[in-house]
Amino acid sequence: MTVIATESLSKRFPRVTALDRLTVGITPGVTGLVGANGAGKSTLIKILLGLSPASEGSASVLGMDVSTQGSAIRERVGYMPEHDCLPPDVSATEFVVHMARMSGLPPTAARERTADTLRHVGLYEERYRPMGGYSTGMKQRVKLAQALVHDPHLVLLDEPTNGLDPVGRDDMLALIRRVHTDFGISVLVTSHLLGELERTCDHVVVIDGGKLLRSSSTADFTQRTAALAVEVTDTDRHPDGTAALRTALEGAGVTVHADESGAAPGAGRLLYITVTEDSVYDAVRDAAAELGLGLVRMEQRRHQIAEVFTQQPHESRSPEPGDSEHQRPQEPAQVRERSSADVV
Ligand SMILES: Nc1ncnc2c1ncn2[C@@H]1O[C@H](COP(=O)(O)OP(=O)(O)OP(=O)(O)O)[C@@H](O)[C@H]1O
Repeated sequence: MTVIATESLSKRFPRVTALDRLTVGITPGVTGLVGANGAGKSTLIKILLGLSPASEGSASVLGMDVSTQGSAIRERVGYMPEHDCLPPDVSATEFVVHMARMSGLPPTAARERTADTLRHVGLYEERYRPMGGYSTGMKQRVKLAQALVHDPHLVLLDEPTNGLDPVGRDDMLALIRRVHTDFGISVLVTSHLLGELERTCDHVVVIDGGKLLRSSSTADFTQRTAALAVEVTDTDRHPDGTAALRTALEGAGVTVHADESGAAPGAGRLLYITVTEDSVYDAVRDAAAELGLGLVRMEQRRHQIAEVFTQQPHESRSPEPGDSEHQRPQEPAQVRERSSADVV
């Protein structure tokens, strides 16, 4: 069963191809849609809501055709836009009640659902204050509340963590996860931060320059590798414990690589050991014990979603005359740079 399906979907603006023959199927659960700024995420969401026509191809949401059933889709789908869209002089309660009424709820149900939804997003105490005085995190919560108030089957969240500090981001991601676990609502959430989606989503779709780069379950993205990461302490006898362990293991016939990328915190102290058989774990433990080194870390390494950008060749769209800086799709490397601190 798919909640969203697109078939060779394209959207061309006069100077930019925002979506380029995108074919993807999204199943129930929490799905992340990741891509650099300009990759085509917001354009896809607008087409899925029936707000913007595709140039070519087709798409359906909850089994309904986006080109002919836009209003029926919007009855069953919640949408949290990326941009700031909250009137500063009204309270969260007034705004969310209004949005609930616009979605067709009768007055009493709209007020009750508003109170429940604002409580769910953690805004109950402040619900009568004008939103102009809200923090960015509070505003994002109101935007989430209005997307949920009419009890949709699916919500489309466009960059919900934008502008939030790390704690605010974690809170918002936990809230998004609960939208699915507590209410069974499917979620499509966009982000340019790969690490966020790795933690929150069951499935991740990566697009770049309007094209599909990869669509996989998060578990497939982050599957275990054959490498074991090991970190040891230094001692008076072995001032460079890492080097001593490496020499001992290589002497025992174990293949060892140091992490010279500098990408991970403390990377210089990590040894990556190829696990060919279970006895390698014993060899590491015994070598550290014989040298008198403390074993700080011994963990099976997992792939990180960011690696998708380093593994796959990138087909870049050539900039066209007249492209502004905003219109030009950015290289996936920029996703990697932004996300590396977040992912590791
Ligand atoms: N109405 C429009 N007219 C012309 N070009 C547009 C229009 N809307 C989007 N674009 C262009 O289409 C491309 C995709 O934009 P889109 O907003 O979908 O990207 P995005 O992945 O959501 O990035 P961001 O997070 O920065 O919004 C960009 O090059 C953008 O400049």
